[in-house]
Amino acid sequence: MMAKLFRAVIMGPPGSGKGTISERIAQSFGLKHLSSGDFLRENIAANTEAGVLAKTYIERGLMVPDHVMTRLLLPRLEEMTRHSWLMDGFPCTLAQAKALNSTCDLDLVISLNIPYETLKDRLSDRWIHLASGRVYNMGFNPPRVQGRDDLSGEPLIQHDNDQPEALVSRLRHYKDVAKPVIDLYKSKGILHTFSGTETDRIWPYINSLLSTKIPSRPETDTQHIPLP
Ligand SMILES: Nc1nc2c(ncn2[C@@H]2O[C@H](COP(=O)(O)OP(=O)(O)OP(=O)(O)O)[C@@H](O)[C@H]2O)c(=O)[nH]1
Ligand SMILES: Nc1ccn([C@@H]2O[C@H](COP(=O)(O)O)[C@@H](O)[C@H]2O)c(=O)n1
Repeated sequence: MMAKLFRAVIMGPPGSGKGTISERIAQSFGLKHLSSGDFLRENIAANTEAGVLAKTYIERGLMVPDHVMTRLLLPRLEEMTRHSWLMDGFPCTLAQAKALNSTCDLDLVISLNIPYETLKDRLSDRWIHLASGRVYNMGFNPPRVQGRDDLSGEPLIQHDNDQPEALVSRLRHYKDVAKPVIDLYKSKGILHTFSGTETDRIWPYINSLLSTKIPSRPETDTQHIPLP
């Protein structure tokens, strides 16, 4: 008999550590880490119709409209019939959450609640490898060679909208759009909120929660894969 699939979402403001924690969950529990940001980047790189459209928003530091996100992501999630997954970065609006709801039943939603000052410090120190989406932080997880991606050796960049001037409006926007999504998942009884300033301190709580729901696995290979 096939084991029941586990489907989870991780939410949180920019810089809250969704990507970082998703990688740990993928590694410890074998869930596939599906990143909406990675998927957008792949579509942009492949010059798909949706990718070209999405690029015009991302370049201006704007959110990609709901209808583009749902058209891109839902068919891919529907194809994931054999794997448990953790979605990072989607849904981020109520319209996206309702659309996801009509596609599948989620088992769990993790919401990260991180103070503004912490987000500001982390993001102003975040360096990104644009092609892969791999992230570094000069204090927390620095690259092996300064300014270079560990795997490709290519240069790392910083986003203008990670700087404090842009962060205030991004966070305000996140709070506005995320509140009804959080309320929806709370009302379904699947929301688990974790607060703190350090990923390493939050992680044991997330690990314990997931251990009660999914068997952990000893392998060390990461399951961060692009959507099919
Ligand atoms: N100093 C410090 N940096 C951290 C910690 N956890 C994550 N980071 C860094 O903070 C930055 C943001 O983490 P991400 O995992 O990219 O956060 P995210 O929520 O996926 O961010 P978005 O993709 O913007 O939504 C990265 O540079 C991480 O390396 C931590 O506990 N301490
Ligand atoms: N639901 C979403 C998710 C992401 N975006 C856009 O993609 C950019 C990169 O996402 P990361 O998760 O890798 O930071 C993000 O800045 C948004 O512009 C989106 O619009 N909607």
